[in-house]
This record gives sequence, C-alpha cells and structure tokens, in this order.
Amino acid sequence: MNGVTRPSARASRVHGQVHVIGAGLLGASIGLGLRQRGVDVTVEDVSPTTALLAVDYGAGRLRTAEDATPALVVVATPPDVTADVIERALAAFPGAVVTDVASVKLAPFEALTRRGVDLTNYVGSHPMAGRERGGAIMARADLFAARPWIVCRDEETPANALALVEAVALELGAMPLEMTPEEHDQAVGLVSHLPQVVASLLAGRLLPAGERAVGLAGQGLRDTTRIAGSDPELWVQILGANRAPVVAELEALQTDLAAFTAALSDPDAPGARRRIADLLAAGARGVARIPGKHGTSERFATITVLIDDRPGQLGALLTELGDLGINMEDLRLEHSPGAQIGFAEIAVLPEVAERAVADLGERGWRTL
Ligand SMILES: NC(=O)C1=CN([C@@H]2O[C@H](COP(=O)(O)OP(=O)(O)OC[C@H]3O[C@@H](n4cnc5c(N)ncnc54)[C@H](O)[C@@H]3O)[C@@H](O)[C@H]2O)C=CC1
Ligand SMILES: O=C(O)C(=O)Cc1ccc(O)cc1
Repeated sequence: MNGVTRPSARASRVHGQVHVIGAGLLGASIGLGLRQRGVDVTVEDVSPTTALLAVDYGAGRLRTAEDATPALVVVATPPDVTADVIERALAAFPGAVVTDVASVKLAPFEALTRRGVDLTNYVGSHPMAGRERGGAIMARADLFAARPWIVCRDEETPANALALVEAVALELGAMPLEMTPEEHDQAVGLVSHLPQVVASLLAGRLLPAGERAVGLAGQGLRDTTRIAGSDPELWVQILGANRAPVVAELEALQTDLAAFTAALSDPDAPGARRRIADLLAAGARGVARIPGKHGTSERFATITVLIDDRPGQLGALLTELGDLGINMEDLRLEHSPGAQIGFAEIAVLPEVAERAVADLGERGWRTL
C-alpha cells in the first residue's frame, strides 16, 4: 500500500542471539515479543518446568552445546537473586552484554560493585510494565508496548551495550529512558512501590467487612485496589530493596492522612472543611499529571497504533483508515525523544473500534 514498508515487514533492530535467564512473566514476555520480531531467543530457569513451559508458549528455545555466546543476556529473576545471577552471567558469557529487569536498580548495582565485579558489559534496566500475577503462563508479547523502559548506564558503558539494550526496548514497543539507579529508585518508590502498599493495605481493610458491604463495591474500589492482587513474595523483595525511598513516601502520606483525619473528625472547626477540600483538590491535580489517560473523550474508544520511525508512516496509517472506512474523531501523537517509535492514539466511535483493530492488524499494523 502506497509503497510504504509495513511495520512488521522490516528486520529486527536486535542483532544476534538473546538469552533470557528467569522464564517467568517478564522473561517469557520478552522472549515472546522478541521471537515475534524474528530474534533467536533461548531461555533458562532454575525451574526446568518453567523453562519448558516458556518454550511451549513460544518464548524461545533451550540452549544447546552448539550455541555460541549470545549477544545479550536478559536476567529476569526475582530481585533478591538478581545480583548473583548477573554475576554468574557475566562470568559464563564473556563478551555478552548483560541486562536485568529487576524493579530496583541501586541494590543489585551496589552488591555487584562491593564484590568487585567488572560491570563494563552490564547495563541495568527496568521496563515499567507488569501484571498482578507472575509466571510464564501470564506472559504477553505486547506487555511493554507504549511503556517507559528505564536504562541505567554510567560513563564506562560502551555505546554498543547501551544501544543493544535500547534496541530490545524499542523492538518490544517500549520507550527507553535513561536514569541513574538512584533517580530510578526514587521515582519508582513514588509511582510504583507506594501505590502497591496503599492498594494492598486498602484492600486488606475489606477482610473484616461483611458480605453485604463488600457486595456493593464498584469500579472505584476496583480501580484503587487492582494491584493488591500482586505476589506478596515478590513485593517483600522489591520493597525491602528500596526501603528508604518507600519509607519517605509512606511518612509523607501519613502526614496527609493525619491532617485529613483530624479535619474530618471535627469538620465544623474553623478551616476544617477547607483543609479537606484542599487535600481532595490536590488529588485531582495529581491524577491529572498521570500521563496517557487524561484528555481523551469518554464518548470515543481509543486505539493506539505503533508508528515506525520512517517518513510517511503516519500518512500511510491515515490513508489506511480512510480505505477501511473508519472515521477518525481525534488524533494524539506520543513520541519519546530519541525513541524510533511513536504512538498514534486514535479516537473512533466505540462501535467500530473492534473492527478497526482487526482490520489494521490484518494489514500489518501493531495496535494496543
Ligand atoms: N511482575 C511485574 O509486574 C514486574 C516485575 N519486574 C521484575 O522482573 C523480575 C521477574 O519478575 P516476574 O517475571 O514477575 O517473576 P516470575 O516469578 O514470574 O519469574 C521469575 C522467574 O525466575 C526464576 N528464577 C528464580 N531464581 C532463579 C535463578 N537463580 N536462576 C534462574 N531462574 C531463576 C523463577 O523460577 C521464575 O520462573 C523481578 O526482578 C521483578 O522485580 C519488572 C517489572 C514488572
Ligand atoms: O500494573 C501496573 O500498573 C504496574 O505498575 C506493574 C508493575 C509492577 C512492578 C514493576 O516493577 C513495574 C510495573
């Protein structure tokens, strides 16, 4: 169509073999996504059953004695063993670039530095995408689409190592973003770890309640507690490894909670209703800062289409929509600086959304 190469028709940005250690949710999702983009992926897990399950789900194949050193090793194991596995991978595959996807970045980096491990070929990373349940059976190739993927490098990191890790993120539809381990841990303490604690504690309040009360719950409670279903064992590790930033956030929240509780205990006291309103209004301003969701009209369904970095892609998409008889009600483009991929958020009437996704998919476009 229009002489434009379809996004799915070009060669992968990831050159060479990728070996994934830890074939659970993250590892198998990375394997699945890369395999779909034509990359040769091998998988390994401390649990042989998990490794074979990941193979069965299409996340990769097992390594054989004939396999050469992979270009990249992705460590996707629980945080508390991540430093050990990185150390072993650097020793087992000299010359390979090694990355990890653990939810904390400073603790493994400091552990490896303390042990005097040569970290030249190591580039820590963290895709900001996940699901409440782990395991290979929960893996999804599109898990990372349109999500930030933090990459931690230092002055010693060779350009080719950084480029390879960023290429994996881009190939999976994510947006690579550079941060220091400290900056990363502070940021995720606020946007990922604090919400996990709040959602879990809030959902825990439901336990003493009666059936009739819980039965009334609707979308509000579901929205604020969705991630409470996450794996407690994984989160004990994540929170323990990032305790200082999370404790600071919890203390700030406690201050707000105490102020709110005091005001609500005596709402007729001078200024009390205003304090309550101010805290609620701060929440409304805060939620408006969350990227991605605000500003889209509720009258329309939004389809997100991945747009490649080549000229003419957006034009080709718009022409394609016209050919398919799909009316575009609104268009928003998201592009992260340096990323070779963009996201076109297209608002359409809800009744055509499903057909639009199916038709675009058939014509080679990747939608979310
Ligand atoms: N679950 C989530 O939503 C997200 C998790 N992460 C990070 O990704 C990493 C993996 O998490 P998930 O995939 O959710 O966990 P998972 O439990 O689904 O998978 C972890 C896998 O690692 C394997 N494993 C454990 N120790 C091993 C070892 N020494 N050698 C080889 N394999 C080993 C386990 O058998 C398991 O299959 C964690 O570090 C986590 O912090 C990052 C982003 C999101
Ligand atoms: O479900 C969500 O909204 C998440 O934020 C999932 C998640 C969990 C752990 C991470 O380290 C990163 C992302």
